[in-house]
Amino acid sequence: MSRHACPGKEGILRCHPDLAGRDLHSGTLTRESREEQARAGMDALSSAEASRVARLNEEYKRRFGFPFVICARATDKTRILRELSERCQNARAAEMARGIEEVKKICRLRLQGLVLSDAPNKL
Ligand SMILES: NC(=O)N[C@H]1NC(=O)NC1=O
Repeated sequence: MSRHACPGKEGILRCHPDLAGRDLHSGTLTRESREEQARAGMDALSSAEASRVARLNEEYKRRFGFPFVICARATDKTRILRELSERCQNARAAEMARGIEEVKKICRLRLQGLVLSDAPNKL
């Protein structure tokens, strides 16, 4: 992923649904995303928190042109809210690189889950 030119990296980041976004509330998230976001408590936000996340997600996308991405399984609601606010202030290049690193963490944990699960037909 790190070798992709910008269009590739932006495309990868744009594949990810917003945190606590409409997909989570409409039930159109993938099982993996739903579980990851729920585990971080993103499905149990107060109305004030939900409004703040929605506003910051839109601000982030408006500023960078791709969504805020974080590996929700590696963190929690409080830290996600803080990082979303803080990372809005970063430079675009820095956020593209950080987003790709977060995607790598998400992929690594998903693959570990597949390999370590006792699913009959793993791959
Ligand atoms: N926007 C975003 O980070 N979404 C992803 N993060 C995660 O851990 N699961 C997702 O759906």
